[in-house]
Amino acid sequence: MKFTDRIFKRVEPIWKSYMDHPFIQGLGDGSLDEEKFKHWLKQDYVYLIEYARLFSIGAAKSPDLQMMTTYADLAYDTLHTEMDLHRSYAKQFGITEKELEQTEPAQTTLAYTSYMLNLAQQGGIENVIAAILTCTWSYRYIGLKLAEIEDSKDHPLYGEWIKMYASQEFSSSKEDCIQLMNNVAEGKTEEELQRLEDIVVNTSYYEYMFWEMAEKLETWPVPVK
Ligand SMILES: Cc1ncc(C[n+]2csc(CCO)c2C)c(N)n1
Repeated sequence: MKFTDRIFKRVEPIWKSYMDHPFIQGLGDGSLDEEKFKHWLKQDYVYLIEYARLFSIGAAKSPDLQMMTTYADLAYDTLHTEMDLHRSYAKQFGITEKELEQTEPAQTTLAYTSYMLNLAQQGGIENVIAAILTCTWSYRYIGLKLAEIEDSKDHPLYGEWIKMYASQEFSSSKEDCIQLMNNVAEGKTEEELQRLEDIVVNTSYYEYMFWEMAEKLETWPVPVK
């Protein structure tokens, strides 16, 4: 059994719960409140900036050229393809790129990105890929499931979101990440594998919290700005 098969077994119940989350259900049936989507969009934009940094740390820590190229390509895809989707949605909502970029991260956004960046900076390349895996893989999982819902891809607002995350392009990002995870898992002790698996479980919880943050329009408890 591949290491990622074992990981999937452990995180599947958490990922399944995403599909019952009101934010995801609203994306799928088109009933999602625009304010909630805008909140997700802005928070996700600043999240993706840190995420691209994570891929860049992966490139810097790569032991060979092939791995370095994969990480650099993933950073490129995030900064261009994925963030272009966000910029185009922002334009539709009259949100400027500067506004997007200057979004103050909510507590969940900051906690999630800080957790991943801390792991990536303190450890080796295995920490980087373990921190990244849930993000790319779970969006593909959600995208495919939402695409199965009749007419979901034709929704005037959320259709593009579903098409993007269900796309072939994102499938190859996911496959690259799965392969990177299985490559670095080779030769690791059971204790080391457990620790990596726990990172994927924690980021799976953070993904749930990110949906919850958008659904509840979460910001800091005492706004001072
Ligand atoms: C909170 C959050 N988690 C996951 C993704 C999805 N995602 C981030 S990077 C990447 C692969 C290459 O761009 C994918 C699919 C997101 N947007 N926001």
